[in-house]
Amino acid sequence: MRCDLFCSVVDNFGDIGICWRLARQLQTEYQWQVTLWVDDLVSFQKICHSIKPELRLQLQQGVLVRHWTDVLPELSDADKPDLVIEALACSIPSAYLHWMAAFADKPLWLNLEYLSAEDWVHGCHALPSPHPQLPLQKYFFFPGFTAQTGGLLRERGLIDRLVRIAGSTDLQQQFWQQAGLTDAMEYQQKISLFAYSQAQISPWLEQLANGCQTTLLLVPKGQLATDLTQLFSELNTGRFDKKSLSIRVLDFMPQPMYDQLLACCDINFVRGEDSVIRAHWAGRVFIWQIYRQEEQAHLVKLQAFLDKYLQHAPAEQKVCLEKLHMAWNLEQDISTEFALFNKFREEIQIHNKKWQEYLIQQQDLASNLVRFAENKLIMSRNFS
Ligand SMILES: Cc1cn([C@H]2C[C@H](O)[C@@H](COP(=O)(O)OP(=O)(O)O[C@H]3O[C@@H](C)[C@H](O)[C@@H](O)[C@H]3O)O2)c(=O)[nH]c1=O
Repeated sequence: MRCDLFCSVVDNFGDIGICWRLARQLQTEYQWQVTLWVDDLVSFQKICHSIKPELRLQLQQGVLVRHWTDVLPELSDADKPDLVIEALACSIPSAYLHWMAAFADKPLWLNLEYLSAEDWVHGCHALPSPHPQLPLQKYFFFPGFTAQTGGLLRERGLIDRLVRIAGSTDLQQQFWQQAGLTDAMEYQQKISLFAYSQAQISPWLEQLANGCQTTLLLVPKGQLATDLTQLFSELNTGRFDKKSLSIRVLDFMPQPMYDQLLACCDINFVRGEDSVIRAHWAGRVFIWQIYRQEEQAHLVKLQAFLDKYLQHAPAEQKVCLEKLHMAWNLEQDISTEFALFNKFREEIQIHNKKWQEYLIQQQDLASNLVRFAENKLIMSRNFS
């Protein structure tokens, strides 16, 4: 199978994060030949350090990466893929669509949508949509948390690898060494903090500084790290210490290493669409800041997620997690909610394990996508 996967980096790292993960999985687990078209190689390089932004074409971990610019390369019949994936609301160039439409045996065209826990997704997943002018039709493919959706990205063997790390001090020590955080094991709790801006973060940091446990707080470079540097100028050096709290600013890690970080931390603050799912697989407790949308549409999506995630959680934990998530997403002070969350941490961890077990009973996104594509292609070839 040959697949062209189109990715436009709108902002942040979710678009490329998801596409890169999917591309590698299709290649390594299904031996598909994947060409990943990406319009921003500089962002890509942050999560895959070997990317060379100046190259038009490069092979990375078995995936052909093509810099997607306004000028389309010459395409011949030999370049025809079996499947074209238009990821996360990007638009395939019209010249490319005309090229696809000219084949008698047309490639299958999928629109990989954004993640949502809302129930309307069930009715839209896998629906066809004819192109208004060209003899082409695309299918909507929705990721999601239920068996009526396309599922979630989850590589083969991932959970076992993460469970091994989470259960082994030796592996954790190795990870911290590799990450250049040689003193990490000395801290009683480690928190990864990947979030958008947080206007009222100071009281919570103060709470951690005055806590009876020592805390290592790890913040990747970006807006939040810049905001924290405004609060604590010492962070310019990459480190700020106050009583029980030590804050470190980290360079972005390659994706597999970020997975390990999540498995080695006690609490993970995650954001957007991809890191939140990685936090699920890492099995530690997490707090999610959803990507903001106009007219607060994201809060509806957040509530839909919380409803599913907490459906079988004990009432007190449900209230605690809902309040904490709402406060964090509204950029309010979370210190009261966080104190309660810490009190329930073990129980929440147990609940998360059950939620994870429910999710891993379902097929993952790549296998659903492969099955869907193969069935559709077999059907269309039998009929033509
Ligand atoms: C912090 C860190 C992240 N990552 C990866 C994990 C993810 O693949 C990616 C971050 O993506 P997300 O978690 O989705 O958060 P994000 O905020 O960067 O991306 C967002 O982009 C918007 C355009 C989308 O619409 C949002 O839904 C969202 O996906 O970066 C690393 O590989 N190394 C790191 O050190």
